[in-house]
Amino acid sequence: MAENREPLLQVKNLEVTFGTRRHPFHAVNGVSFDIYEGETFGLVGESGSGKTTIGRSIIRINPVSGGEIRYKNQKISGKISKELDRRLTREIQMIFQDPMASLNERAKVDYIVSEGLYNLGGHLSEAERRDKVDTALTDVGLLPEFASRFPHEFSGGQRQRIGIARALIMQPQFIIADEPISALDVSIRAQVLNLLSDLQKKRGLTYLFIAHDLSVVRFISDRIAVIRKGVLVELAETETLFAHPLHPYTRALLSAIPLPDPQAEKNKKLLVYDPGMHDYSVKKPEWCEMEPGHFVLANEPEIAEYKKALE
Ligand SMILES: Nc1ncnc2c1ncn2[C@@H]1O[C@H](COP(=O)(O)OP(=O)(O)OP(=O)(O)O)[C@@H](O)[C@H]1O
Repeated sequence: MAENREPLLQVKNLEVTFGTRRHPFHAVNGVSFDIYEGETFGLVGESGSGKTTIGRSIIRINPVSGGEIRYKNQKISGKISKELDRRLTREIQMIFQDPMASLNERAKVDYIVSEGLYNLGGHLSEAERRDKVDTALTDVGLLPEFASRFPHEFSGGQRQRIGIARALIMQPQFIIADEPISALDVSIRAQVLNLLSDLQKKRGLTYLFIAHDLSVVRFISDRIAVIRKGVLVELAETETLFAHPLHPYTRALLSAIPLPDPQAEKNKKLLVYDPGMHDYSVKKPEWCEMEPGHFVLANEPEIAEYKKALE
């Protein structure tokens, strides 16, 4: 069970604030979760809820305003050494939503896929580099000869495969897939999901899978966190979340019922259910030892109601 393992990635009380000091905008507000090696952790919420911001904070594009992010038990938010930075550049990769926008139109696939290797420095002969590109393209189901073509010569699904090859060539351990299929034709979405799933099995990858649609993450995730307006409102194993969605927002995402008022999230506590012990506890919302279990943000009357639902 995951409880006995060290988390690969820990997000603790993460806060990301944009805007000015006088007019701050809290895009991420005290979010905590752990991701274990080999799992797929789904992060779900409607547009603007802060999902991409969390992903970008993990790859250190967005500055973190509060809390911390740890990878392999080492702090990676804030100032880090050059050596750690190089290691993270290799080990943590991101796959982006829009394969039309995320590939450089003027570069050949060969360059696009191996660009990260140039950035890492170190010596690699031309033959070695070509060999790595061929392997990465083959691994995502593309032909090695595609290396000499330009992105516009490919379909959306093929372009997303190029994006995946670009991440894979770095031999990452942790991949953030930010809405990797939402810009694709419905007919090819399953193929790309299956590819990600197969790659995970073959390479022992760990995924943070971001989506606005619960049905997409259901297929691929072991656990799912639901985020609303920068606040994590529920976290549970996938089957549990679908069988017993507790938070009104989770239920709203699962059906077409009206969304609850986000102001109502204030002053709530975290009800934590441990399925192993079949036991409950109530913690402060910023509590961050997010081991597997079922978490839901709740006020006192809801706590009683949710406890009943869990029984
Ligand atoms: N660099 C930035 N400067 C100012 N505001 C930002 C910045 N990046 C994101 N935001 C704001 O933070 C909020 C969260 O954005 P984010 O992109 O993380 O949401 P999301 O859940 O990923 O939504 P989407 O699926 O639409 O990308 C949004 O209101 C967005 O406008």
